[in-house]
Amino acid sequence: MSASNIWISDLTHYYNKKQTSPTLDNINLTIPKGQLTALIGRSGCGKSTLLQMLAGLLIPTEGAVRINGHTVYKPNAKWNMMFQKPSLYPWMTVRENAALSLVFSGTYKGNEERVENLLDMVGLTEHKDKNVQQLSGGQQQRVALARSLAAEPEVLLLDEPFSALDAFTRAQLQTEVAQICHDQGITMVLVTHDIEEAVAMADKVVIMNHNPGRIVGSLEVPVEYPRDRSAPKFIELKEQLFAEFEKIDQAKQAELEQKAS
Ligand SMILES: Nc1ncnc2c1ncn2[C@@H]1O[C@H](COP(=O)(O)OP(=O)(O)OP(=O)(O)O)[C@@H](O)[C@H]1O
Repeated sequence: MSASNIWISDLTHYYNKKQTSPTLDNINLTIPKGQLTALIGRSGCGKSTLLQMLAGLLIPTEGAVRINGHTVYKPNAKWNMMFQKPSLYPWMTVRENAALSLVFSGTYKGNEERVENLLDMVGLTEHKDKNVQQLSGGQQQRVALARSLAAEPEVLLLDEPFSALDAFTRAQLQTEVAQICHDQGITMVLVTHDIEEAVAMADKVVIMNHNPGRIVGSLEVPVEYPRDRSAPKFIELKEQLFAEFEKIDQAKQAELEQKAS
């Protein structure tokens, strides 16, 4: 499977003409093939807006997103999105849900084994014939992951996909998804509020600021998978990211106070 490079160049976005400052302001970012980049920032800084632009669901007012050199202007089956809620078909079984993209593209016949293998890979071997409503939230998110992987995506866009799960399931899925997607060479972008999640999963964490939404910092996470969260390096990186985040936040607060006075 060939992964994709993503280029975001001079991207600015206004949701409407009355806005005094843009939702996203002059975003420039390159996301390398087969790597996971996390976008982290306070609520409202434009993370989901940017992700929707990578998915081709929203077109920027200025600038562009390019994937493998092609400008993104509409959704593509090779660029898959995973949301907080897995949006499965409740009347179907686990297998049927996982096979959906292949059924829709008319390629399920002959690829049944791929779906079986993916369900094994995400730990759903015993649940394949169950109705998805019989599964827990974490298991449903695993079905959504298998469904995404069945389409052999080049890019996987993750919008806070684990935030509705309990802490234990969340940590387990963070580790597994990062590992599985790396093994398959998929380029990933993760939107999160969670510093630990970013350090657990990402090769690079990009920090965004709000009003206007800008990239204001970044941190490389040069740690092998699976990552040991109790390792000194992991804790150090988490603290470093937290400190960077706090510094940026305080500067923003001071700027807002100065504007108000
Ligand atoms: N469809 C829309 N029309 C107008 N404004 C919007 C729309 N969607 C989002 N916004 C605004 O754009 C800004 C950025 O929203 P966005 O959802 O991208 O932020 P976010 O960083 O993902 O936030 P959160 O972490 O809370 O999900 C917010 O001020 C939001 O109110």
